[in-house]
Amino acid sequence: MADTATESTNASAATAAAAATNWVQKTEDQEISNLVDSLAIGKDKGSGESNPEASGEAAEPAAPAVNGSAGSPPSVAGSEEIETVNPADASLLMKIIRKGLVESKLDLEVQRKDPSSPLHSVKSFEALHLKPELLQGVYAMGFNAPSKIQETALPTLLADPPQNMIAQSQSGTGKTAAFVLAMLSRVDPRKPYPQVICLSPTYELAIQTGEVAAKMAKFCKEIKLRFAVRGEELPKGKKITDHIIIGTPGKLMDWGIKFRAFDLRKISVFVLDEADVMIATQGHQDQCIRIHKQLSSSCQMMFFSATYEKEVMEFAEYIVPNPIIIRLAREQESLDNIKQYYVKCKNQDEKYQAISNIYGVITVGQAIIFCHTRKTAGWLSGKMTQDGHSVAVLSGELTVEQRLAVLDRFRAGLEKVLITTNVLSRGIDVEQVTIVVNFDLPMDQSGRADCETYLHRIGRTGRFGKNGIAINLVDSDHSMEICRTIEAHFQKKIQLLDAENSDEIEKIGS
Ligand SMILES: Nc1ncnc2c1ncn2[C@@H]1O[C@H](COP(=O)(O)OP(=O)(O)OP(=O)(O)O)[C@@H](O)[C@H]1O
Repeated sequence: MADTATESTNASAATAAAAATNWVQKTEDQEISNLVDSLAIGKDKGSGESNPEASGEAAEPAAPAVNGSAGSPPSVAGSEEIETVNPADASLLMKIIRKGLVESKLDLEVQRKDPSSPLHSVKSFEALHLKPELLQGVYAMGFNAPSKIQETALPTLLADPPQNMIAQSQSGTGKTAAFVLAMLSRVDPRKPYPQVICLSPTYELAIQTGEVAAKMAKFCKEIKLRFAVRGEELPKGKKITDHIIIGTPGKLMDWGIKFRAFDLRKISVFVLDEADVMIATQGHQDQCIRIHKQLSSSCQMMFFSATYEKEVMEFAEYIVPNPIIIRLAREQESLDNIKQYYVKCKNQDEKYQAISNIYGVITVGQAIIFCHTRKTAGWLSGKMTQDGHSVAVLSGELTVEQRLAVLDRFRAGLEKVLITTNVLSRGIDVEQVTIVVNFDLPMDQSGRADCETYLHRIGRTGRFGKNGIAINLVDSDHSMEICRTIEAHFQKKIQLLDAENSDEIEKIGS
């Protein structure tokens, strides 16, 4: 009897505890969703993953189809939708295709919330007084001197007492290397538990960061790294003894909060990488906030982003109290060396004819042609191939590996023409591209001119400042209006291209 009574007391205590936990959980959920709402993050990004742990395959919001045409190939699912860039895929692609550090001529901007905190910069890795094995690892990676952002970020990230940091600079400027170095130097390998966690938006991005960490820690054999990503499982009740965990928010939340496989309060460094991609990925910001809530107030927070939009900064300021903020503005593309034209066409077939004519008059190096939809891209590549051109197609249905293969071939000059959708709106710095054709003019989801995308497609930075040609194919009043809006926005003439000025083009193109 007594046993039964105890059991039932235990059972009702357990029910009460469960109810209380549910209640706490509900309140927390509410609190977090209110916070997420008030930060207005993750709204209308059009890039959410349905499964937050998924690899970030392109999620394409429904949009009205454009450019249907007679004689087009049968529609593949999703091929008539305007393709959008998936930030996680774009970021991964950039990381992989980049050959080395992206240098910038612009000045670093530093903002200190606490003016009493020390700030200095270094010109060498020795000046950071790293552990010798770590310094050896840095040199073994071929880094001779800190990059511009590292010069200022590293002394702050390594300072004692630890300083919180928000750092923003474009992809390729050395952010990952900076925080990985800080993570490795903060670990005490004698303590057999996680001390550092690094959150990345996707499986692939986490693996990329882990690879950098493993390379840099090559001579620090006693430091143990672990990935918290899909496919990695923990035996029930297992406690993690590795020092650094790099993973996606969902998995890290499971391990840290649900399974209590490590103690989040013992984390001394919290890194949030690719924050702009993170908040563009549905569900991730709440998970980051949940993890963040469990950390101790002495935990050093490091927050990195390639962009500096309002939502990113609001999220940053929530996650990172009293930060030092460093910013390296992006070198802006310009249209200065670009001759811009438009060609009037009646329909898609005439647009194709225009491209054929352009090929007739220009000695083209390599060309990129932008279309709105996969369907148009597929149709165009079929026609061009039939006419004997060697063309490559890069669109949203390809995996990241396939995209890389296409880009590699194009860079190697194996194909002269790359036909793509918006999956490639920025950042492919192929020096030999002399001509960019907008088969469809860039517009946003509401059909308005998308001037920023136009600039990213056509413009060049100082590094690739050679002459170029942009040709816009205009086949309706609406696309003419977009063309005019773009012209007015940049205050750069977009000339009509017809038989009369084709000679001029020939001169530029050769
Ligand atoms: N100090 C350095 N000297 C030489 N190369 C460096 C240095 N720091 C980083 N690199 C190299 O430059 C490239 C870009 O660095 P890193 O990945 O750290 O930049 P990032 O700003 O984090 O870019 P992303 O946002 O895409 O991750 C990498 O190939 C890296 O190995």
